[in-house]
Amino acid sequence: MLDTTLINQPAKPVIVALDFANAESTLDFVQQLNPNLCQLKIGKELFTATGRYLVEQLVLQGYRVFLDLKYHDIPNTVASACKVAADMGVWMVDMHASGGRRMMEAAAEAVSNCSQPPLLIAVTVLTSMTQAELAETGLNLPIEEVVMRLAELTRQSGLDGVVCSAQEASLLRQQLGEEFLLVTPGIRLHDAIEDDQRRIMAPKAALAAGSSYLVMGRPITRNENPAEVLLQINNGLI
Ligand SMILES: O=c1ccn([C@@H]2O[C@H](COP(=O)(O)O)[C@@H](O)[C@H]2O)c(=O)[nH]1
Repeated sequence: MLDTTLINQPAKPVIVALDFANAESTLDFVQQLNPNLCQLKIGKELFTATGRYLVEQLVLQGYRVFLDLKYHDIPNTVASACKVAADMGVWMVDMHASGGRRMMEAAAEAVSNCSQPPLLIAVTVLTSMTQAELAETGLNLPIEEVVMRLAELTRQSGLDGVVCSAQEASLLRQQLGEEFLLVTPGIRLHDAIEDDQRRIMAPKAALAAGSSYLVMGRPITRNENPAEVLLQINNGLI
């Protein structure tokens, strides 16, 4: 049964990345949370394992769900996929900005007539990437410049925001204004535990730099008390 009391509550700063292998362990974990604490993200691993079933379960529980499948394909394919995502009731969907203007415009057009269009955002440069790794792909420009160019292209294409590192948030906030969403993974409670992330920042600093939403997986899902960490972030303590 859809919990309609939660639908009009303002979104919280954290989007918890549910990087689990199956529905059972995900639902076990989610029992420790509630939709007033955070939003949820379903990415490639969990979606591949569970498909739309789990997305719809979590939407029915009253959660805003970010479907993080990072679409990157020809315009028609991405637009059609975004429409299906909208039908599932997701709150946010993403694609790679490097798919280009026509791809992003087609996606925006495809969801524009939906009764509840999801927020559409585009990944700039993955937060796991370093300057040297970006250069290996043939892009010999400073990361901030690539992120800025892709963010500007995303805005011009009619999307709601970008995925970037919090390290680029203050620059993008200055250039792109207050309304444009900056969704920032690579958030770490302690500098020493970066895992595979490379462009990281702490929650409080990221929000101060202009992040709209913090995407946090392991620092929450591997914590002994996930709800307590979320409360501390919501109260501006960490
Ligand atoms: O540039 C990006 C884009 C997406 N992600 C996703 O965010 C989470 C981060 O998880 P952590 O455990 O907090 O590192 C994960 O689901 C990624 O797929 C990203 O990290 N960087």
